[in-house]
Amino acid sequence: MTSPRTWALRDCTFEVPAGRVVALVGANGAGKSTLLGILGGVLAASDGAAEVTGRTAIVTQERPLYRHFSVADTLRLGASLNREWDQERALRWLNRFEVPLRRACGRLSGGQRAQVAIAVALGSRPSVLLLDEPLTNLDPLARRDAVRQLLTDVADTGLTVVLSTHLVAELSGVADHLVLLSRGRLVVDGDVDDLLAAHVEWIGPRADAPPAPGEVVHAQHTDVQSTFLVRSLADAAPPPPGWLCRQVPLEDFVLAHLASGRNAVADKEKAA
Ligand SMILES: Nc1ncnc2c1ncn2[C@@H]1O[C@H](COP(=O)(O)OP(=O)(O)OP(=O)(O)O)[C@@H](O)[C@H]1O
Repeated sequence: MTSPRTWALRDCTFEVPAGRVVALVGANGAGKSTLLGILGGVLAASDGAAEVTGRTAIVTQERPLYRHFSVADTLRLGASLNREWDQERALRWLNRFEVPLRRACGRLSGGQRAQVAIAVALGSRPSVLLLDEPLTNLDPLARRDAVRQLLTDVADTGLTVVLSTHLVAELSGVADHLVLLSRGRLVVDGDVDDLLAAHVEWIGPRADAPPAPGEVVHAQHTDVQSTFLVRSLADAAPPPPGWLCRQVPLEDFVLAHLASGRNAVADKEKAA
């Protein structure tokens, strides 16, 4: 929350089972960093509460590192500040991404600084790793490797990862739980497979409504074609002529919900 009049987060209640990779998605200013800060214990909620089982480690967008400390010194600092410390795990991460241990943090690239911050976070042996867009600065190959390595950690150690990201095209096969915020409100929360199974996308000739029942989450029209994302629990009937009914890809699902969340919250604010 930012002031009694401006809420950074509200109506935001959800639960995530341990050992999942949670994608936290939302437009700029949606409240992702605020939520991660509260979960990580670096921000106090002025109302409501967050409960996390086990220790958290948070990697923020700022990645505060001492400029004059070498990477190795930074790990030594991590070891002295944390009650539990896994030096081998931190070193493994840095070696994997060829981060020079003797170089001062102030002379590292943005991506390398992100890797140091992640290594320190992993060294502290968290149960829940909170990542506030730290992968954005990594090159595509390093990003893919980092994600794969994190998924291995999730499988091997039961680590839970909450990852805030704008890279929705890269979520498929990574996130198994989705939390979507719009202007500080929770608009989607659930298991990715369940969410996708409960929606279909209708594509067909320009129309005001889809050709089958269901709650329209988002509609998009050109002069000749309409696309509807529909929440539908019924088995889809065979599509009428000219219509295509398909399972929606995760990226399209997220983008449609972002757009509909923006419209719904704007309507709510107008009505208030
Ligand atoms: N220190 C602060 N003081 C006042 N308002 C703030 C502060 N930090 C964030 N906010 C406001 O709180 C809201 C949520 O911000 P937050 O940083 O959590 O969003 P975000 O989803 O992480 O955005 P982004 O994708 O741009 O990083 C925004 O309206 C923002 O302007």
